[in-house]
Amino acid sequence: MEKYYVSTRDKNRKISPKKAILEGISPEGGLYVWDDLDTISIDLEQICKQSYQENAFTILRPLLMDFSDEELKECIEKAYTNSFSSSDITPIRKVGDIYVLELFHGPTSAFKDVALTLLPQLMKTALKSEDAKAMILTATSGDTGKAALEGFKDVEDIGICVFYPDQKVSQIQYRQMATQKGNNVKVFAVEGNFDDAQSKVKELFMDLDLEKEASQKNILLTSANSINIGRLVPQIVYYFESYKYLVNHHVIQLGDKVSFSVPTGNFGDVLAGYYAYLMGLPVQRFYVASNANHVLTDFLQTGIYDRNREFIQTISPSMDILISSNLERLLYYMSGKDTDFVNACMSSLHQTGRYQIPQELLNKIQSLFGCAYLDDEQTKQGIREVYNKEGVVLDPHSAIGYMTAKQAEERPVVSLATASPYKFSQDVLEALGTSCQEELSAMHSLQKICTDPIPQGLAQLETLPILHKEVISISQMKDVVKQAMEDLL
Ligand SMILES: N[C@@H](CCOP(=O)(O)O)C(=O)O
Repeated sequence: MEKYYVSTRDKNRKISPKKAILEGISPEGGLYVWDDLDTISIDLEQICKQSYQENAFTILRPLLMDFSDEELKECIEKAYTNSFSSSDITPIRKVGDIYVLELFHGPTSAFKDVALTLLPQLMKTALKSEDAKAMILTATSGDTGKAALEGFKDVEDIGICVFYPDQKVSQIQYRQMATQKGNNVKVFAVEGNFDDAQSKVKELFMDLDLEKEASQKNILLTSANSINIGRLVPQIVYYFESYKYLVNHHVIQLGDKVSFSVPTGNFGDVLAGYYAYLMGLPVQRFYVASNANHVLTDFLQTGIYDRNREFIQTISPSMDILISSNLERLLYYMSGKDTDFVNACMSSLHQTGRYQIPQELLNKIQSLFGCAYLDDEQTKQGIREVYNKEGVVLDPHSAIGYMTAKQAEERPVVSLATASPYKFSQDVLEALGTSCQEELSAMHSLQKICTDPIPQGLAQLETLPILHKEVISISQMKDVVKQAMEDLL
C-alpha cells in the first residue's frame, strides 16, 4: 500500500502525511489525496464498541501513516480531553424522524472544532521532524477562523493569520474573532467576500517571493482550511460515530445503509463523509444542502459548475461560497484518479469561472449525491417549523441541512448540525417571530427558548475587548503576512 499522498493535479508529486499537513496545498495548486482510500475497510463491529477517541485512532491510523501509534494517540488524547461540553464529543439528538448530529459542542460552537482541536496537535508533531516554524494562513466565512484561532493560539513555533470578509459574518462570529487573545495571532477583515480571501490565500501559497522570504526565516506556510488533509480527515470520525449511535440504539443493524444530509459551502464536510464511505461506511446517499449561493446544487443537477453569478449574502454566512475547493477531490476520485481531467476542470474554472463534466461522470456522482437548497425565507421557515413541531432551535445552516433531510426519500437520515443557534441569535430569533437589534442581547433572549444554555465561549464575549480592528484590501494580504512572519515568529 502506497504511503504517500499525491496531488489531485500531479501524480508525481508524492508526499508523506506529515509533510502534506505542513504544506497545506501542493505547489501547483492541487489538493493532497491518498489513492488507496478505498482499500481500507474499517471494522464496524469494533467501531460500535469503542469510545470516540478510540474510533478516532482506528480511523486515522491508516491515513496518517508516518505518525507513530504513540504520537497519534497523544494527539487525539490532547485534542478531545476536556475540550467538548459533551462527553460523546458529537452527540445525536432525534428530532422528528431525523437524527441530528450535533457537531457544535466544542470550544467555539461550530463543527470546525472537531478538526481544529486535533490539527494543532498533528501540526506540532509534524513540525518536530522538520526543525522549522509554521505560519498558518486561513480564510474564513465565519466558523473556521475562530476555531483555528482558538486551536492554534499560543502554540509554540506556530503563527496564524485569519482573513474574514468584512461585514459578511454574523455579529457573534465577528466578535469571536475580533476579541481573540494570543501572542501568535493576527485577524484581518478583508474587503471582499470569502472566495476573494480564499483565492488570495491559495495564491500566496504559490507565491515564490513569499516562499523565499519564509524559507529564509525557516518558516513553512500552511493552511487550517479543509484544503489541508490534516483538517479534513478528523471529520471522517463523526460519520462513523453516528453509525455507531444508530446501531447501538437499535435504529439499524450492522451493515445497513444510512443517508446523510450535510450543509456545506466548501464541500469539505460532505467530502469527509465520502471518505468514510470509501473506507467502508455503509452509505445510501449524501444530500448536499446549500443556501441561495447554490452553485453546488446546480452542479449536482446539471454537471455544470458555474461561479459566474451574483454572490449572495445570506443568514447562513458560513456557506456563502461560490468556489467550493474540495469538489476537486471528489472529481479526482470519481474520475478514476484522472489528474489530466482535474487539471482541465480547474484551469477552466480559473480562466472562465466554469467547467462541465461528462454525462457519464455526472451519473456516477448522482448515484451517490443528492442535493437541495433553501433561500433565506425558506431557511427561516425551516427554523420556525422545527421549533414549532419539535421544540428544537436550529441555527440557519443546520436548518438547511434538516429541511433537506426531510425531503429525502430514505430513512434513516443523519443531518449534520454544524453550529450552535446562539452564533446566529438575531436571525434565529427573527425566524421565530421576535426581533432584537443587538446580537449579544439576542443571545439572552434566545436562551429563554433554547434547551441548551449559552456556551461559555459565547457568553464571555460581552466582557471581552475588541483587539483586532484592521480592515485591509485583498492586495494587502501578502504584506500583512510578511509582517506577521516578522511579528509572530
Ligand atoms: N465555512 C467555512 C469556510 C471555509 O471552509 P473550510 O472548511 O475549508 O475551512 C468557514 O466558516 O470559515
